[in-house]
Amino acid sequence: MLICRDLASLRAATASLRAAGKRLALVPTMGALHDGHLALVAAGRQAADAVATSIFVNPLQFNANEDLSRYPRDEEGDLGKLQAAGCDLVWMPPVEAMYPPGSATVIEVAGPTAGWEGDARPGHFRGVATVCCKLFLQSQAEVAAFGEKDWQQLQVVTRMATDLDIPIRILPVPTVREPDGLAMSSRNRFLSVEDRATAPVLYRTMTRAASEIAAGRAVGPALADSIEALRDTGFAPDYLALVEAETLKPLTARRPGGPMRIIAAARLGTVRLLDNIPV
Ligand SMILES: Nc1ncnc2c1ncn2[C@@H]1O[C@H](COP(=O)(O)OP(=O)(O)OP(=O)(O)O)[C@@H](O)[C@H]1O
Ligand SMILES: CC(C)(CO)[C@@H](O)C(=O)[O-]
Ligand code: BAL
Repeated sequence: MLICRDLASLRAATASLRAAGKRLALVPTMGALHDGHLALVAAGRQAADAVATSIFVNPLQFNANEDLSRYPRDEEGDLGKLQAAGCDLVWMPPVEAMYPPGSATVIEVAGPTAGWEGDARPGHFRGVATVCCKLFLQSQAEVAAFGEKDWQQLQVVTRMATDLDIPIRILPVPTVREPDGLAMSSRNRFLSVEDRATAPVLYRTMTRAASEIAAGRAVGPALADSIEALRDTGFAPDYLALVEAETLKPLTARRPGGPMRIIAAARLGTVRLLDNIPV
């Protein structure tokens, strides 16, 4: 497994893959890898001939009040897991290589950035879109795998690649869950023992709301009851909503045609949990 820490060596490595006729899949991550990330690597291996994983904790997507400095890092553990998963190349640039002094260009996506995480984390999607655009251009991968766990991010990145005519296919990968239903996330490690026991209630509550709505219950009361149930269990919900799957526009009634999603964000102690499921 090749490890590249500067752009020149990444370009040399991807050029030799292309020269050998190999198609490259990219898996963008911020490290502290778990089985959710490894599912993206497996999906990348299925979709292409070689897989590159990027590990970069992107300062541009954290705002001033957020957890950049305490974001979990585990370089040694990550490299061991990637090697075992059959990853071919790891791109782990230092911040100065990604954003050299004088960097002044950002990518601003409208549409699916509106609301939800866009409201909760001002500037977040500008940082995500900018770094993903750079990663796509740096790697010149043909496929990039993204987890459905970050549903709004997946829609934003797909929109950006389409709008900028970047020749890359965005490959959505289903959310990997713990046996009790909790979506895997690097931040789960910060849950207290008690909060970890409560955490799966988020998925259970969303699942119940989804089946009620699918069975014809009015959307408003189903969502309101779910938010109340989360509060009663000790969550501080930011939102729990029914949306159009691709645009993230809120729905107050079932959509006659086209996919719908329940999306939610809720704090438990200091940890903000995100999840979403289809309806
Ligand atoms: N449980 C999961 N199942 C599938 N994909 C996942 C899962 N968790 C993360 N991913 C995907 O892995 C990629 C990298 O995500 P990231 O490094 O932010 O991990 P994370 O566990 O989501 O961390 P965080 O705690 O910051 O949310 C993203 O495309 C994300 O959607
Ligand atoms: C896509 C990503 C790697 C961009 O920094 C990040 O937002 C993440 O880990 O989901
Ligand atoms: N998983 C999305 C990246 C972030 O929380 O900043």
